[in-house]
Order: sequence, then structure tokens, then C-alpha cells
Amino acid sequence: MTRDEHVVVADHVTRRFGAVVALHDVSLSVGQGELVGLLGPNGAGKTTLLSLVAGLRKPDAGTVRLFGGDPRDARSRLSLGTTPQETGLPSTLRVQEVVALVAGHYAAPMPTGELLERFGLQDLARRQTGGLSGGQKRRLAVALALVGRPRLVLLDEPTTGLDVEGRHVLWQALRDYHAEGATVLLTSHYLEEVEALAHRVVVVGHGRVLADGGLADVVALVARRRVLVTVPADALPRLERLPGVEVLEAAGRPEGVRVTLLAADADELVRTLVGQDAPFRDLEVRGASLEEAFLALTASDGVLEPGRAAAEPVQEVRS
Ligand SMILES: Nc1ncnc2c1ncn2[C@@H]1O[C@H](COP(=O)(O)OP(=O)(O)OP(=O)(O)O)[C@@H](O)[C@H]1O
Repeated sequence: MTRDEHVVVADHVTRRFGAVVALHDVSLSVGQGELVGLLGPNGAGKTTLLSLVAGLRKPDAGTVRLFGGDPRDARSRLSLGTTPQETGLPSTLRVQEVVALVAGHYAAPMPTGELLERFGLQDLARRQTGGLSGGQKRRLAVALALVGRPRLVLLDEPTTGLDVEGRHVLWQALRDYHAEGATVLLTSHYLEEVEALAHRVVVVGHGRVLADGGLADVVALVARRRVLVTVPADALPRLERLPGVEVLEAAGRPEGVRVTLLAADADELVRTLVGQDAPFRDLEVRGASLEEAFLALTASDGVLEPGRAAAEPVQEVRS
């Protein structure tokens, strides 16, 4: 794909807020028709990145291009639809009136009935927005991003505050819109959400792109398990040599060393320990939280790729 076919290009972008470096030397391109999930913990820099793409802020260094132009130029944003993390709706207007208000800005908007149906809001068309539940308001806010039939949709935490049903309706609406040819870039804290929607996942942490690749590869990278065992101190080096296993922590205790291991396949690890007749006790297996997976990705000791310096953290995991 040439740069011209990219809908979004961020090139060595840095953005600071006072002493906080929200984005550090981030490079990322999103091609026409991609559905990309930006996954990362609070404060990772996701919202900042979207705000640069939407032309709401300027980078301190590097460049951002939107449809080949400067996002701060209104002409570049003609085919952009976006819903920020928090939105306000005029509480005395009816749902259909809010849609009509937004539609008035576009030459060929999506018909109100069609839009509301996509988001399961058709029965609420005549309800004042002030009378909607939080989840219904959120669905309407996201629906409004699509009124102008944008070629690129930017969504910041689209399903925050939605119950399971609301989330599924919204996911389906986004999948359908993407299937019609749109490019979608969304942020999420939730691996589950990114798994449900995205084809490509970009993991962001501490203002950097930590991993970028196909869904299955990145999920395998972050969806690891923590295995805790207590072993005699002299058994620790053996654990450190196990393939596919990282030692996250080793704490000395009177009864031995309490070791926390991060493993892609916890069952396989336990089988290996038993097969090796390793003298372990107090076995615990826990899901590694996304937070822990991010910590592992950011660890300067190269937990995932020994030898790779922290200053160069991008994990290319495309298969
Ligand atoms: N307007 C601002 N003024 C000062 N600091 C800011 C501002 N906006 C963002 N930051 C800081 O920049 C860093 C990145 O924030 P950002 O909102 O981009 O993260 P995020 O990944 O979107 O987080 P969340 O998931 O919580 O929305 C954080 O440390 C945040 O406190």
C-alpha cells in the first residue's frame, strides 16, 4: 500500500502536555478499509492520538496526515466521523431531531430511520434525549458519527457504559458499516472488545506503540497466564530456562522462592514442571490482566523479546 492509499499516517509523532509525554515518537498508518483497535491502559496516549488524527490538537514533533492532508484543515475532515469519549446531547430535543440537526451538515446523509435502526434506536426516535438511559445516549452518540456516511470513523471507547446487549448492538452496527467499505479506528481498554471487532490491533502503552499486528498474533501476545509456584532457590535457574516462559518476579520466602511466571500456555508449563519432577508447591494459575500484559510488553528487561532494547519497543507481530 502506498502512502497515498493510507487514510491515516502518523509519522514520528511526539505530543507533550507540560512534563507529560503523551505520545513518544509514534509512527502508525491505517489503510483504506481497515478496522483497527487501539488497545491500551488508562493514560497510554490513545485519546491523544485520536485527537491528533481528528485535527483537534497539533503534534509537537512529527506529522499526521488524514486522507493525505493536514487534519487541521477542514477539507481533510470532510469524510471523517468521530465520537469522543464523552459527548453531550441537547436534552430537550428528540432523538430524530438530533439526528436531523447533524444530518443538515451533510450533502448526502444517511436517512434517520436507517441510522436509528442500525443502532437499535428506532423505537426511541420521538423520545427527548434527556429521557434516554446512559447506554441509549451512548449508542446515539456513536450513531451520530455515521450520519454523514464518513469514509473514516474514529471512536474513543465506543462502548463505555453499555450493557452486554447494547454493546453487541453497537458492535454489529460498526461491523456492518465497516463491511460497507469504511475504515474504522477505535480505542478500547478491553481485549474482549478489540477481539470482537478489530482485524488489526495496535497496543499502546506509555505513549508508544508496543505491538502492532493481526488480531490473533496480538491476542496471543497479551492473553497470557500467570503461574505462581514456590520452589527451592536452586531450582530457579531451571525455570528461567524454560522455553516460552518469562520469570516476572521471584521473591525469597522462608519456604523457598515464590516465582511468578508468565506463560503463553499455562497447561503446558504445568505439564513440563510435573514431567521434570520439579520440586514446586503452592501452584496458582491466574489470568494475566491486560495491565500485566502491558507491563510485560513495556518491561525494559525484554520480557517478550530478550535483547530488544526498551527504546525500540515495537513488536511487529504480523504473521
Ligand atoms: N489536556 C491535557 N493536559 C494534561 N495532560 C494530558 C492532557 N491530555 C492528556 N494528558 C496526559 O497525557 C497522557 C495520555 O493521555 P490520553 O488521554 O491520551 O490516554 P488514553 O490512553 O486515552 O487514556 P484513557 O484510556 O484513560 O482515556 C496521560 O498521562 C494524560 O494524563
